[in-house]
Amino acid sequence: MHAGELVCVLGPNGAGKTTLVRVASGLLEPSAGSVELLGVSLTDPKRTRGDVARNLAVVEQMQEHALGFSVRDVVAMGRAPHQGAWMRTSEDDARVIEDAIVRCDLVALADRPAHALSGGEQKRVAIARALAQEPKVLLLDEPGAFLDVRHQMELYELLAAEVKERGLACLVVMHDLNVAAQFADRIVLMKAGRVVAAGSVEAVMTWRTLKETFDADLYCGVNDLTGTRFFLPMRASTKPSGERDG
Ligand SMILES: Nc1ncnc2c1ncn2[C@@H]1O[C@H](COP(=O)(O)OP(=O)(O)OP(=O)(O)O)[C@@H](O)[C@H]1O
Repeated sequence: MHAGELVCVLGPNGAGKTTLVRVASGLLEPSAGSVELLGVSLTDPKRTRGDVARNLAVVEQMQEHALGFSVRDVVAMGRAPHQGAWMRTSEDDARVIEDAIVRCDLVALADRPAHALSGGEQKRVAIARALAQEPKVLLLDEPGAFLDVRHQMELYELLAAEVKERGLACLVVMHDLNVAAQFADRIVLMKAGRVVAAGSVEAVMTWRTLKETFDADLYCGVNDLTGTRFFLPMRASTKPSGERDG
């Protein structure tokens, strides 16, 4: 992944997308190969947990916030890697925390207990905590799951802005082909633990490659308003007569 790049990883259930995120974030050891963060291996003895946490944030698929913490408390936890042993919140920390709360549309919820929020709201809290971490690399596993359509689009607008304005390197595992086609700088398609194809939306999100990846027939069109590709699933009885790209 490169700075200033939004990479969307797509593939059928069980393809290995979550495994990829867990390996890339150091939660799982790779059976082969290695993971480098800013040019240094994650397993390099010189690396400390704090050093990794200052540069890499992960939003996992399932979010359950511990009892007894408000939304603001949880978002503030994202600052921990930047704080000294006394964990004192500096003015800069407070500004970053409030900024993440605003950017994730959590102002009205900031004093509520985080564990008692809806699934989508808890997801936004986890994303705000990851942003408060001010990482250089952000990995998100299905961040749009549980989000309503407005919050889903706002989330991807926010990620795209972080990528462009702050040079974040962002990898998102997702299932929504249409959202991926609108936001991704690079698409990675996975199947059975392997990368089937990787490249631009135009190069990778074709009828043939998507059929090979998902074993599903999709109508592939181009949105007149935006010029971006869109995809409609078709019933098995609707036999495609051939390539339908664009
Ligand atoms: N802890 C584990 N131990 C053994 N096998 C696992 C473990 N976690 C996942 N797997 C297997 O590895 C494969 C890839 O799983 P993974 O969760 O990475 O898929 P995914 O692409 O994220 O799927 P989904 O879209 O359903 O979330 C699956 O066959 C899964 O059953």
